[in-house]
Amino acid sequence: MSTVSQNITLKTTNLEIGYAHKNQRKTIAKNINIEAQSSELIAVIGVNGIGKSTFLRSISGIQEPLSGEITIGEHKLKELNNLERASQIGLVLTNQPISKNLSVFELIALGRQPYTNWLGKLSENDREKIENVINLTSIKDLRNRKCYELSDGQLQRVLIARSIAQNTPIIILDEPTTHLDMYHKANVFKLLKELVKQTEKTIIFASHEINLAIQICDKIILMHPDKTQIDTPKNLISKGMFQDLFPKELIHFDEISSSFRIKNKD
Ligand SMILES: Nc1ncnc2c1ncn2[C@@H]1O[C@H](COP(=O)(O)OP(=O)(O)OP(=O)(O)O)[C@@H](O)[C@H]1O
Repeated sequence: MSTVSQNITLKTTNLEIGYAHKNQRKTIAKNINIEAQSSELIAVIGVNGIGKSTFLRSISGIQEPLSGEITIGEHKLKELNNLERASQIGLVLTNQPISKNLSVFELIALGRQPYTNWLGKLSENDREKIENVINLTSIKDLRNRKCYELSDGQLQRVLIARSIAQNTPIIILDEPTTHLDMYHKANVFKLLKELVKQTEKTIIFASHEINLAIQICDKIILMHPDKTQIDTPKNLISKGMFQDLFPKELIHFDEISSSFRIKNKD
């Protein structure tokens, strides 16, 4: 495999995602044609059950698409072996089992696994990279703590740090702000935004925080029942794409404030 350039792009061509059990085939979304560039923070938005996690698992290579193609830079995703994939895509899943007995440093060090020998021995270079990531994600004070001592918000930063330590051009996160309060949600969004700027990575994450995504993300992948599309928040707003995301009787999209509002009774 050739060296990956900084401008690596994740591209899907006529992608159809879903589930195939024996003879049964369940399509969750199809005709997905998206392109992601380096230095882009991209949120995947859509109602519960629309297929955000299925999409993220498919573009991560841990779930086979029903049809279509996923390309990482020059390479077809399906042609990469596990190690090659792990050097291209860092994945942070919600409720991923992690060993909370590890210290923060040790957990982040696991991100270096694609580069260490089979014993997992860290080189000087690995240690340096881990220290850089600890600085970058502002978790110096957590460095020697055990993971079971962390709050949800702190653990989320540590998991993001681990994915940065993996040093992949693409990072995929499934709902990284679940269980966080409003301040810590905004904090994680800001961290992700800073990381794409500083590291030129592509970060794609599923979120229900549409108002925050509109304010902070470079692009949004909007999953509708009949169409999945990618565009800047501004373009999606001007195309009226958020208007019919939810049933209208309770909440509506207010174009002036670029946010969803609860409808008052009268
Ligand atoms: N293993 C599976 N086999 C068959 N169908 C599944 C499987 N896992 C999920 N689904 C279905 O796929 C659809 C999409 O689920 P998915 O979890 O991707 O949606 P989501 O947008 O991430 O939802 P949420 O916002 O609630 O997390 C749902 O209808 C779900 O029931």
